[in-house]
Amino acid sequence: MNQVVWTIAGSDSGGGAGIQADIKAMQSFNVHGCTVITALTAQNSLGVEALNPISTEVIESQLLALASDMPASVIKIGMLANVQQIQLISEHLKHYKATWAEPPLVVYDPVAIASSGDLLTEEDTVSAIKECLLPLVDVVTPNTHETQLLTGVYLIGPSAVKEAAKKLTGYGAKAVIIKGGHWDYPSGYCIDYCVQGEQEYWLGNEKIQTPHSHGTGCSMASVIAACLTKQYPLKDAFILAKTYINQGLKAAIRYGEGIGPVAHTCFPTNLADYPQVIEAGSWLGDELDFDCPVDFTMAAGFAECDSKQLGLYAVVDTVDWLEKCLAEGVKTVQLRMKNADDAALEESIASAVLLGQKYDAQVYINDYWQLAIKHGAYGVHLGQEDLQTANLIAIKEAGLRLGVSTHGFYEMLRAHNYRPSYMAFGAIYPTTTKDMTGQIQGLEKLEKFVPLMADYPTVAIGGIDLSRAEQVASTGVGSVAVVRAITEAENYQAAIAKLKQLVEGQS
Ligand SMILES: Cc1ncc(COP(=O)(O)OP(=O)(O)O)c(N)n1
Ligand SMILES: Cc1nc(C(=O)O)sc1CCOP(=O)(O)O
Ligand SMILES: [Mg+2]
Repeated sequence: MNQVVWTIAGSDSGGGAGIQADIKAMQSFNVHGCTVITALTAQNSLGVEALNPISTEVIESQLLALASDMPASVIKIGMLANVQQIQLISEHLKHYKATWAEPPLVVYDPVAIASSGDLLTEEDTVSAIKECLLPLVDVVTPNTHETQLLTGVYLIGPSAVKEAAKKLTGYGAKAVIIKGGHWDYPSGYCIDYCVQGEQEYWLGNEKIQTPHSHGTGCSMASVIAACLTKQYPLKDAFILAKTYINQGLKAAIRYGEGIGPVAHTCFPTNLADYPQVIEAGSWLGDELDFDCPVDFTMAAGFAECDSKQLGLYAVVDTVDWLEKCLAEGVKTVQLRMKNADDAALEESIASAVLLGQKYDAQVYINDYWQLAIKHGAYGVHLGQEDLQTANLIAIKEAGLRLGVSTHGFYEMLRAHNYRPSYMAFGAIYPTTTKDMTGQIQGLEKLEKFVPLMADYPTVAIGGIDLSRAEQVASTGVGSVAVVRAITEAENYQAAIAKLKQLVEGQS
């Protein structure tokens, strides 16, 4: 995908919002921002003094110039000043989506405020947005005020937020992010909501106390657009955009006499700026009345691994392979058996635990946490889907280590809620061992994950072989987990020796 993003929005002469904010936010994420200006506002930190809509002819000439030479992978839309603009832009979007070889994604951040009052209070504007624009929008990002104007739903609590989002998807938007910056529920917190198909995500953090928040809406939508351009899934774009805003609010300063702009900084690298993924069973989840699955047992803070550097980590599906790896000196191993019958499974897990003791190594059991507890394994490895169903309290009380799989920023922060014993990042490269479609992270993201989770032992997995192990290890990740690089090697002993050398620095 190309790295060009367009912003179709109004100019803010004060430099804090609109086109000016969009370009700065896009630049922070290293994508190229192009502009189509819809209105020239005369504004400063004290307010909007004038709004001068650009004619549809001039808007169209900007669109044509860009479309003929610099098509966008994502188009971000902000202030649209009248019905004619909404209609024109919708026509062009429809054409791009129907004819471009790579149809663009559309992120729409509705802008309500104008000098004369409210752009979204005029009946015909709202109707045009609903009828022409929203059916073409992939992600719409209203704040609470804009949500209320577009849907008529007054956001008195989490169920009203969901109801409003449902209305917006009913108008045709594929995904909705409702920003809770103006919403004080629970008191002192800023909660945002995202729904995409069947999936929904809530993020929250304590409100950052600053008056200087001008341009947060435009900037957040622009970061979402930039991250989508870089192929982040929406849930990760949502996390990064909220974090970027938190970071910018903390660094914001005043330039005029009134409200200063949110600061534009860089890709967020400080864990303290990241929001919490809100889940059933957490304090914020209870405040928001989340339904807890039956039998859900929240637990956090699992036994520590003996070392922060887990080194070469062999993931294998038989006891035979487990012993071969242990005999070659691999100290971290996982028994990952799929489709075994009950008797074979229990016998294998019991044998694996004994082998771990014999070779003084750390044996993790994948999925089967009850048998892992029963036979006294060193630890268990669970996936994201297991976190709501496994008895985490039992695992913790039995003193087993807990390793958790993560695929991207959202899952990483979700896993962080449980304070596991180690954090696994995957799939770094494509793999044939398991279907990881849409979840390939690459080295660039791994380089971001590792320092953020520096308090944990970290593991990289997925498609890692002899030719890639060194560059993976150079990210600072403490362990490299492999399946085929060992089990499909021509000479597995030589492969283990070489992998150990690359990952653990031994000769
Ligand atoms: C070290 C390590 N990382 C990730 C995984 C994947 O675990 P999970 O998400 O539970 O998927 P399955 O392995 O059960 O298919 C792992 N096993 N080990
Ligand atoms: C089991 C597994 N889990 C992954 C994840 O990303 O969670 S990738 C993966 C397969 C790793 O196998 P190989 O080393 O043969 O590519
Ligand atoms: Mg599993």
